[in-house]
Amino acid sequence: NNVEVEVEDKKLEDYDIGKPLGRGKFGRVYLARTKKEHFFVALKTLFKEQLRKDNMAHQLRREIEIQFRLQHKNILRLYDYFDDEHRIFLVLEYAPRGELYEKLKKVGRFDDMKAATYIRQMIAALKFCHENNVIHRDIKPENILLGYHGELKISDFGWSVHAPSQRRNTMCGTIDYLPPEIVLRQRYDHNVDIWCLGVLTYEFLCGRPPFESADMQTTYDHITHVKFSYPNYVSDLAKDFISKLLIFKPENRMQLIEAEKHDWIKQFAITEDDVNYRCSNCGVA
Ligand SMILES: CC(=O)NC[C@@H]1CCN(c2c(Cl)cnc3[nH]c(-c4cn(C)nc4C)nc23)C1
Repeated sequence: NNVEVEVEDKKLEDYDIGKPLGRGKFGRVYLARTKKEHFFVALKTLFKEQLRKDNMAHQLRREIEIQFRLQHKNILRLYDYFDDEHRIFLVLEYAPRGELYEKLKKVGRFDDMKAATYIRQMIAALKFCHENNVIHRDIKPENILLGYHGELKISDFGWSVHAPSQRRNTMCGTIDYLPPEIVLRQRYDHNVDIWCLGVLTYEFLCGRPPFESADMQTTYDHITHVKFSYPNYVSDLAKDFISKLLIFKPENRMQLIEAEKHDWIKQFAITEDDVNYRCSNCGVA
């Protein structure tokens, strides 16, 4: 006899909707809670009409299939999705400590310990993406959220693709993070994320991205000539780490398995077991 497994499909009435958390690119995000389990989520609403107009339906489908499949502690989970007549709803993991971008703007720049601790988690997330043949392509502080313990969560897979690929959609937002091969519209692979890791590390330590300038053309030129300099407060180890990522030829960039063993990470990044060890020692935990 066939046992009917009743998998209850979640729908809007299963949630209490709370305050707006902010706007993603194509809709608003609300804090929400499941009525039954009182489980907090971030409910991202996207308007079908808007998606159709901006020809972004295929991009959303890719975001859903990628984020639904990639389950890692440093990648914001997509738990579920459903739709009604006018809207599509993504049930995302709620990151209680908000956007990393806000933290960076508030303090200006991070010291080696803070920056290396975040970059070590970013390396873990990117390694996992690349092992699953996914390139994120849009690594920047705006797309990073912070979990309950301040752990890093990359979100917004709207631009991620299966490697290797050729970008089709026009870019929106900043070009500061674009690697030369995308600026020059060449074929590219997972090494685009390695370049972005370099740009992200620089921005964590300096409070601004390395190629930033007043106008786009100058930024383009700085990127394609890898033209940037370090403020004098950047440590030698950090400079060595960044300069092995911001390399023009993708195949010459340091790979993630080398990056996680680099002295800058080894010396400055705090790992979970460091935290547990310290807590167990201070007698509080
Ligand atoms: C990185 C990103 O995707 N930002 C766009 C959306 C805005 C809120 N989104 C959240 C998403 Cl998708 C998930 N969790 C979040 N937590 C917060 C948040 C928490 N605090 C205290 N403040 C905020 C803000 N926001 C979210 C994502």
